[in-house]
Amino acid sequence: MSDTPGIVITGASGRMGQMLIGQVSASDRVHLAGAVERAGHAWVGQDIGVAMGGTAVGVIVTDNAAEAMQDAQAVIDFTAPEATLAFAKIAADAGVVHVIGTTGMTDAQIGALDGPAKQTVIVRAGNMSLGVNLLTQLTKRVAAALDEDFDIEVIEAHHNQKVDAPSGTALMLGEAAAEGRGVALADVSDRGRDGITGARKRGDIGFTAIRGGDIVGEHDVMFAAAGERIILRHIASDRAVFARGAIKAAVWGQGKPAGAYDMLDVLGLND
Ligand SMILES: NC(=O)C1=CN([C@@H]2O[C@H](COP(=O)(O)OP(=O)(O)OC[C@H]3O[C@@H](n4cnc5c(N)ncnc54)[C@H](O)[C@@H]3O)[C@@H](O)[C@H]2O)C=CC1
Ligand SMILES: O=C(O)C1=N[C@H](C(=O)O)C[C@H](O)C1
Repeated sequence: MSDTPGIVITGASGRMGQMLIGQVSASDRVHLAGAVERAGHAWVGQDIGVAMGGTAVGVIVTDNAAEAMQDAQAVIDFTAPEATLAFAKIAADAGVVHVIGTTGMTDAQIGALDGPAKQTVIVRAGNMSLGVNLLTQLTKRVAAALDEDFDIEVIEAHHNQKVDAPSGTALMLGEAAAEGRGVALADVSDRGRDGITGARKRGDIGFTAIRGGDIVGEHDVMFAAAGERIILRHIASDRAVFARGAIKAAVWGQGKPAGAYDMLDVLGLND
């Protein structure tokens, strides 16, 4: 058995699940220790390599997450909010690092991770790419440098199967902009304009979500004033950027004290 950290992938058949299986299997820093899908899924009981259309790799897809995590060092979880909460308890009991990419969690659901984070390392981020995490820091700086003459708008675009809006990344960027301005995002957030909305409120941070085709993930932060605009942009054209970040987080978390971390901690970008 390899002496690199063993990684369990939840939501193994999903867009990110399959990308992660491929990236973990190809990595020399980690090895694939398990693959989890929801009960009743057609892949449960099959070798993950075969289920993905290739050759057997010796890892059978299971719906028993506790069993899968028993001999692993980390679980990488890009699934859905309720599933992620359940996996957090299981990962905490097993003492494995829990890397959470799942978005669309409510504040209450995020708060419910506090308990598991007392027992194990949780790294959670709405976007695991280096580029977006750097962009959050740039957004904070630009927002701090400009006053409310500049209207801040966050515009995101994703594929037509995405179920949550605004995206987790858009919310990270909105939080960064609000932090730069020294305000709470909850007090200035303007989401879902429709109908006679009235003029834009000074100081608001607006969000717009585009859904279409196979767009992987695109985010603009616009600072618009009379006579000029600044636009900070990130385009993800390959889900591998998210998978690479998640694997980095799983390795980084080994031996760290229990607690809640994000990708800025992993990438050393916290200021
Ligand atoms: N933080 C980041 O960098 C990124 C986050 N995401 C987020 O990751 C999540 C998943 O995205 P996709 O892969 O595109 O979705 P998807 O719908 O393709 O995959 C989700 C998978 O989770 C599985 N699942 C759901 N409940 C489960 C349970 N109880 N047990 C085991 N498996 C379960 C589903 O069967 C499915 O295979 C979304 O919340 C998305 O926004 C996606 C890309 C990057
Ligand atoms: O659902 C996706 O696909 C993505 N989700 C994340 C988000 O909500 O920001 C990250 C990335 O943009 C892709």
